[in-house]
Amino acid sequence: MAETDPRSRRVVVPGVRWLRFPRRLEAEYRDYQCLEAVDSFRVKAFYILFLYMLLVTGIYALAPEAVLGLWLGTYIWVGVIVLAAGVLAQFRALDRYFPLYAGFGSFLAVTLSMAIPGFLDEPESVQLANVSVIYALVIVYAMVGLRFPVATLACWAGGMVGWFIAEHFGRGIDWLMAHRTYTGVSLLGMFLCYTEEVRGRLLFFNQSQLLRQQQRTQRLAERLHRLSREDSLTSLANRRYFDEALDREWRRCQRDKRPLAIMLVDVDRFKAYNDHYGHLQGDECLRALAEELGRYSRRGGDLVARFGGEEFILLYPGVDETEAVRLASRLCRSVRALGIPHADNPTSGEVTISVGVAVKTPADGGTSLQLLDEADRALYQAKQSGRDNWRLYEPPPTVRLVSDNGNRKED
Ligand SMILES: Nc1nc2c(ncn2[C@@H]2O[C@H](COP(=O)(O)OP(=O)(O)OP(=O)(O)O)[C@@H](O)[C@H]2O)c(=O)[nH]1
Repeated sequence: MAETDPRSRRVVVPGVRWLRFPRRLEAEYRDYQCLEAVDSFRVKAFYILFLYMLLVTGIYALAPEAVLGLWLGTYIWVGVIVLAAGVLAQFRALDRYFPLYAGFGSFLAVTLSMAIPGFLDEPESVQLANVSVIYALVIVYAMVGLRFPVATLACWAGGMVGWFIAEHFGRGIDWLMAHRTYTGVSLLGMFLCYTEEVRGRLLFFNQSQLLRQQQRTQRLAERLHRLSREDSLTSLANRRYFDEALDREWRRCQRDKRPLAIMLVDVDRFKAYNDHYGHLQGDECLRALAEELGRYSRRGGDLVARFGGEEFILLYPGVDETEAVRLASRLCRSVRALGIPHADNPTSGEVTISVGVAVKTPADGGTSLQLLDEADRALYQAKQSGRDNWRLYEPPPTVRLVSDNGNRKED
């Protein structure tokens, strides 16, 4: 509703009528406007030059021969100014100086156009020269792309200096004619330039609001996405993210014919820890362990996640059994080295972990669920054999059975 109600613009878009946004937005607008203007001037400069060529051709056809030299000699300079501005506009490094050189060029062009009539005698020539003033003003206000204050300053200052030159070095200025052309077209040009800038500012404001809204939405979406993958207590990846990663890495290792290792980590006697120190301290302990385990993600593809409760899981694509048991052993030692007191852990008096390790090469068959199951069995064995250690899952040995009729079967 607010956007469609024109009365609300005054509130929603502060400073548009006065051509001045609040400070930060104003700075952004000026940069944006400058780049837009110079971008379009890169092409327009040559179009303006073309228009000037038309004017010069007209002058050549109509001007009395006696003053032809003065005419062409002067207008060549206007052409040179436009050409110079067009060439400068091709250099991107000079983009931010566009208002400066285009404004100064406009000032010079208006000065020259305004001064010429003061050096001519014939009424026809004077009229023709005043037409060129109109040309210059229309181009500066409507085509160069200067902001309203810059265009206004360039045109009025150029007019004043041109008038000064004509008065002091030429025959003076026909004021009636000057008002009909210079003053009238200046006021019209200012009006057009002002309304164009208001329109441009509204457009810019709406675009920047839209962009800010988009950025906010994007940030929110990224945050939600991160939260949906993160465990809130430990900030490690959560179970859902782990399941996706396991599936992805399983298929990747299958394609690359590489092994995939996982380690299931369980905190020893954590119920007793909670009972003794309280649940909040238990949370603290899980956070400390998570931080330590997090250091064991070394390469892209490695993942450390909270599997649930006091269980963590580590995923290592491309890691074989030798490397996996080496990592598991280091993991147990690192947790022990943390030295978190656990009064009800009879073996060490400190928090320890048990680790179940399983390694499979997906290209040899099986599923990722089997891999998980094997890690779980290995963890069970680690617990059974006294905790604070690791076990690698070993498939049960193949037993050869011989049936009554003498055929061999494999189990
Ligand atoms: N503080 C805290 N405790 C948790 C959290 N999640 C699970 N637990 C506790 O972890 C304990 C796990 O206990 P059990 O599964 O019996 O195992 P355990 O006592 O560690 O014994 P073993 O695994 O056999 O060494 C339970 O008491 C849970 O309440 C949690 O987020 N914070």
